[in-house]
Amino acid sequence: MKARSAPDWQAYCEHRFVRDLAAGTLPEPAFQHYLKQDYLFLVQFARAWGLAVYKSRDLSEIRQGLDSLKAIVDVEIGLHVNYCASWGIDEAALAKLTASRATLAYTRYVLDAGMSGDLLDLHVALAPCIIGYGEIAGWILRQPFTKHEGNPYADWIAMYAGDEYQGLVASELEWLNRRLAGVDEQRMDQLSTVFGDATRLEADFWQMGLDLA
Ligand SMILES: Cc1ncc(CN)c(N)n1
Repeated sequence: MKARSAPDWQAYCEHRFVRDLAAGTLPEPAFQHYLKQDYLFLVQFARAWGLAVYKSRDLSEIRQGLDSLKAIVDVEIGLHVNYCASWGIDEAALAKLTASRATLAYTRYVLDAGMSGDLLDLHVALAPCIIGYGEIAGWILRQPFTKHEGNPYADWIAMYAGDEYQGLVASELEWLNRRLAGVDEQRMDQLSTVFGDATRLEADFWQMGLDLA
């Protein structure tokens, strides 16, 4: 699916927002805007994993959805809350933020893919989010222009490059590759469209941070 969406995948993973974040030159208002919107995004994505639990057919799928839901609620959102607290924004203020169009478009797209389709549709719609950030963190660590010492975004990079997040990526990849091995060409086309749409919505999310839109 990544190969079928190659230009969009690259535009997402190597977006200027990512490059500037890696170099530590991303303007703080762009990161703040992104991170506040990402808080709203993660709340909706926690719901999407709740939907994955509902759409599960057996206990192992329920556990997988539950683990991902807990990772968002216990780990990922925690990073956002800590960054925002350091800027004087508490959780109550975060919950009152207005969602940007990019946030609404992406989160509602994924929830709709899951509600109108089955568990595989939902996982494919979530894949650019989970797998993409895992790849992006690895890519950042390998770039010669990445600022490792004194980068204001080091905590963000460390979380997505860390073992806990990379472990989630590996188990998601394993599950997806196993399920996709059994689908026919027509279904693969359908799913690739969902994957490509979600990838482009991810790139729009970075752009929203740069545009402060
Ligand atoms: C928009 C977006 N995409 C992906 C992730 C990583 N789970 C995130 N936190 N935010």
